[in-house]
Amino acid sequence: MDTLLYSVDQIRAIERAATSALPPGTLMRRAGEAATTYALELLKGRPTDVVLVLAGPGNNGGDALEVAANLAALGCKVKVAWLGGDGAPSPETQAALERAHAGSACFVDDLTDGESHCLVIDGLFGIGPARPLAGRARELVEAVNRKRCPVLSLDVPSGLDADTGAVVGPHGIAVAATYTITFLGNKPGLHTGDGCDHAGRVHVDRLGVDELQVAGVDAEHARARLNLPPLFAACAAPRRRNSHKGSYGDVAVLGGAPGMAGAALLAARGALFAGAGRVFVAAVGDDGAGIALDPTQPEIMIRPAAGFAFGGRTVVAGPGMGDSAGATRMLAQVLDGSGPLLVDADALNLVAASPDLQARLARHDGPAVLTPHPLEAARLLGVTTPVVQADRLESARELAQRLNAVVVLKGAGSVIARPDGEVAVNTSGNPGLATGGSGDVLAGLGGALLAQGWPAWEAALGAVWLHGAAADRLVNCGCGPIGLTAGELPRAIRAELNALAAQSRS
Ligand SMILES: NC(=O)C1=CN([C@@H]2O[C@H](COP(=O)(O)OP(=O)(O)OC[C@H]3O[C@@H](n4cnc5c(N)ncnc54)[C@H](OP(=O)(O)O)[C@@H]3O)[C@@H](O)[C@H]2O)[C@@H](O)CC1
Ligand SMILES: Nc1ncnc2c1ncn2[C@@H]1O[C@H](COP(=O)(O)OP(=O)(O)O)[C@@H](O)[C@H]1O
Ligand SMILES: [K+]
Repeated sequence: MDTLLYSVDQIRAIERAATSALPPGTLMRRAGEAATTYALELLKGRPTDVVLVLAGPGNNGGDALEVAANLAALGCKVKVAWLGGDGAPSPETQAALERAHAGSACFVDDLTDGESHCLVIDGLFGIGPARPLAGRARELVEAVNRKRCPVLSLDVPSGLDADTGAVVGPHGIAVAATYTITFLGNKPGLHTGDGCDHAGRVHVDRLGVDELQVAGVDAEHARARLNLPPLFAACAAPRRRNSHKGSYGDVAVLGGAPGMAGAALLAARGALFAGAGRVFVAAVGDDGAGIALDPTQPEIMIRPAAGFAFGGRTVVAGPGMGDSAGATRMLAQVLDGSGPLLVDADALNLVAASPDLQARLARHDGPAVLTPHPLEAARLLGVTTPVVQADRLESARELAQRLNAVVVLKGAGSVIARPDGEVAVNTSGNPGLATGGSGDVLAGLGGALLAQGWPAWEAALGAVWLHGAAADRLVNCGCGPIGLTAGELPRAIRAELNALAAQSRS
C-alpha cells in the first residue's frame, strides 16, 4: 500500500509533469488498463453477467470509457451510462468515447432498477467536483447506491472530496464503493470521515509515474501519510530483564470528579494495561472522596488531586474531570508543569473556554498530546462540528499549530497532526469504538506510552493505532462491533502492544 497521501493540487502537479513527459493520452490509457486488470481480478476472470460503467463528462469519465472499451474487447457484456457535460470533452476523453462506441459496449440512457450486474464501474467524477452532485448525476449515484453488486470507483468515489473525505455539499451525495482504484498517488479523503464509508478497499496504481520524474512533488512534499506501525514500532522495545516498575513511568489521571469516576478509571485501566509502571487517579473534588478503590483493578492508586505530587509523572488530564473551579485550578497547575501531558475531554473544554489556559498549554514545557473528538475540536477552534468535519486534516493541523501540541482529532480515520503541519491518518479501528468510554481508554493508553518514554508524536501515532487494532482484534473474535464495550479494550490493547514489541525485536 502506498502510504503517502497527496493533495489534489499535488496530484495535479504530478499529472502535469507526467503528461508533459509522455505521449498524449498515455496516462488515461494506463488508468484504463490498470482498472481493467483490477476489475477482472475482482471478478476472478471474465464475467458472464453485465458490467455497468458510469462515465462522467471529465477525464474520470475518460478513464471509465477506456475500461468499457477494454472489457468489451475482451468479450465482456458492457453497458455504459454516459453523462455528457456542457463543454466539449478533453481530447483524451473524446478518443476514449470513440473507442468505446466503436466496440461492442452498449450505451444506455437510463439505469433500469432491478437489472442485475456483476460489477458497477464508477467513473462519473474523480478529483474534479467542486459542487454537490445534482440532476442526472445525482440520480445515477442514487441508483448505484441502491444496487447490491460490488462497485469499483475510479480514482475517487464520485461526489467525495479527495482532500477532505467529506461528501461535496451542501446536501451532496457520493457513491458508496466496495473498492476504489486510485491513480498516481494515494489521497487522504479516501481514509477519513465520510471517505471511510465511501471508498471501500483502496488500491493505489501509480500509472508507472516514478516519483523522481515528478519535479517538486516527492515524499518530502507529501505532508500526510497513513498511520501504520513502521512510524512508531521502534519505540515499542521489549522490556529489559533488569528493569523495575520505576523504569516504565508513572501515569496520573487527573479527573474522576464525584459522579464521574468511570471515565477516570477507564483511562487508568488503559494506562495500566499499556504498561505504565504505576497508575494513579488524582481525583478532583473537595475531599477526593468520589472514588476510593477500583475493586476490579486494585493496582490503581486513588488519591485526592489537591496536594497530589504531579511532578515527574505523566499527567492524563480530563477524563471525568468536570468544570469546577478546583478542576480549573488543578489543570492550570499541570499545564504549568514540565512533565509529559495528555489533555482530553473536560480538560479540553476548559482550555477552549479560557484564553489563559490556552496560553499556558501553548507554553507547556514538555511533550503534549491533545485528543479532541470533533465537538471538542470545534470548541477549541471556535467553530461548529460540521466545519471541523468538512476538513479534518486542516482542522487538526490548525489546532496543533495554535496550541503547540500533537493533536489527535478522533473519529473514523483519526487524524494525528504536529505543529509543523505533518499529519497522519489512522488505518486501524472500526465503529465498535463508537461507545462511551473508549476515548478515555485511548487517553490512558497515550499517557502510558508517554510515561514509557515515547516522544509525543510517536506516542500519539502508536496509541491511536493500537486502540484501533485492539478494537479490530475484538471484532475478529466476535466481540463487536455492535456492543463492544470500552472496558474490553485494555486487555486487547495489551495483546497488540506485546505483539508489536515482540516484532520489533525480530
Ligand atoms: N488528465 C490526465 O492525464 C489524467 C486524469 N485522470 C483522471 O481524470 C480525473 C480528473 O479529471 P477532471 O479534471 O476532468 O475532473 P473530473 O473528476 O472528471 O470532473 C470534472 C468534470 O465534471 C464536471 N463536474 C464537476 N462537478 C460537477 C457536478 N457537481 N455536476 C456535474 N458536473 C460536474 C466538470 O464540469 P465543469 O465544472 O467544468 O462544468 C468537468 O466536466 C481524475 O480523477 C482521474 O480519474 C487519470 O486518467 C490520470 C490521467
Ligand atoms: N466510527 C468509528 N470508527 C473508528 N473509530 C471510532 C469511531 N467512532 C469512535 N471512534 C473512536 O473511539 C474513540 C471515542 O472517543 P470519545 O468520543 O472521546 O468517546 P468517550 O468520551 O465516550 O470516551 C476515539 O478514539 C474515536 O476515534
Ligand atoms: K469516480
